Amino acid sequence: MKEATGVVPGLAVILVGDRAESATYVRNKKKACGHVGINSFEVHLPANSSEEEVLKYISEFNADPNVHGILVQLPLPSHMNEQNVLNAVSMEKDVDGFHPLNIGQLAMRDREPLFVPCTPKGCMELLHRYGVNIKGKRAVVIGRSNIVGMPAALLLQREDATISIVHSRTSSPEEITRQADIVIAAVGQANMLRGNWIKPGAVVIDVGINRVEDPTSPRGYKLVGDVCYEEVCKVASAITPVPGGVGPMTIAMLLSNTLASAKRIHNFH
Ligand SMILES: NC(=O)C1=CN([C@@H]2O[C@H](COP(=O)(O)OP(=O)(O)OC[C@H]3O[C@@H](n4cnc5c(N)ncnc54)[C@H](OP(=O)(O)O)[C@@H]3O)[C@@H](O)[C@H]2O)C=CC1
Ligand SMILES: Nc1nc(=O)c2c([nH]1)NC[C@@H]1CN(c3ccc(C(=O)N[C@@H](CCC(=O)O)C(=O)O)cc3)C=[N+]21
Repeated sequence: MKEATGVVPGLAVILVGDRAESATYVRNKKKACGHVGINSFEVHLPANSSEEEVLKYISEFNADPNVHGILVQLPLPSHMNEQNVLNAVSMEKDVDGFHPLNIGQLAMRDREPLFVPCTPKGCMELLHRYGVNIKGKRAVVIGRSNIVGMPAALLLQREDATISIVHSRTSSPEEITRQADIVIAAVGQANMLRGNWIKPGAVVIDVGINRVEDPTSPRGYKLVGDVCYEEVCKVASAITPVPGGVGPMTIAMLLSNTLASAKRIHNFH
């Protein structure tokens, strides 16, 4: 983009606290920006910072013409009000798609949000790229969080799937899941979906990232999904691995949203 227009897209990431996973994700995002020529701006605040401090950085980035995307890494420390913080990000720079106005547009018919949340968008991109039919199919999303499950279900519905959402209070989750042509698992429970939860030939997207002990690994743990890969790969027609599946797609969608934002702000098409 720079060669053609002189504009370099910019992504600002705000990280509060020292959660090891969050630091890894932020590092990966920064590295990916470097690969594709997106400027990254990072603010790392201590866990005991005040909400006002976070809001101050957000308003600086909202006003900064070199910044086209703002991401506040979640979860925030418990003394902060996540809703206040996410509301403060300008919806024009909300590359995470977490602003209530963007989510609201996603839920409404015949409306287009400026940004779609990266992880669910990455799941849809995988379905599209692998030629999976969505229209008229039964899709089950397991998990209903604001950042993954709920927007994933909305996206599937926008593409004419018939959706069911399974959550922690659902009775007979395996029976409901077995009816699905497309399954998106975003729960946070290692290996929860067993082979007998899946209809033969179904397409399975595993969003979960769970650490389980692994004495053979130098780190002492390994990453596994919410889906028992060994069992389900024998039943499903397609399945995403963990790691190396939805995670890298999330980062790719973040870069794509940031580029789209820079183009929109500068009126390039
Ligand atoms: N690959 C990627 O890019 C990303 C991966 N993740 C991973 O995805 C997973 C989910 O993340 P996130 O959505 O943020 O998690 P949350 O903890 O916010 O949400 C989990 C959801 O799963 C539901 N749930 C929990 N236990 C069960 C159960 N036993 N049966 C059925 N439903 C259950 C909860 O139900 P209820 O609403 O009733 O509490 C909730 O809706 C995690 O492993 C996370 O690390 C997350 C973001 C990005
Ligand atoms: N504001 C905000 N936006 C997010 O998008 C957001 C967030 N907060 N908080 C946490 C979750 C989680 N998330 C991941 C991104 C990449 C990988 C990823 O690259 N995973 C690699 C493995 C990385 C590793 O080794 O740990 C893989 O699956 O192959 C994982 C998870 C984004 N999230």
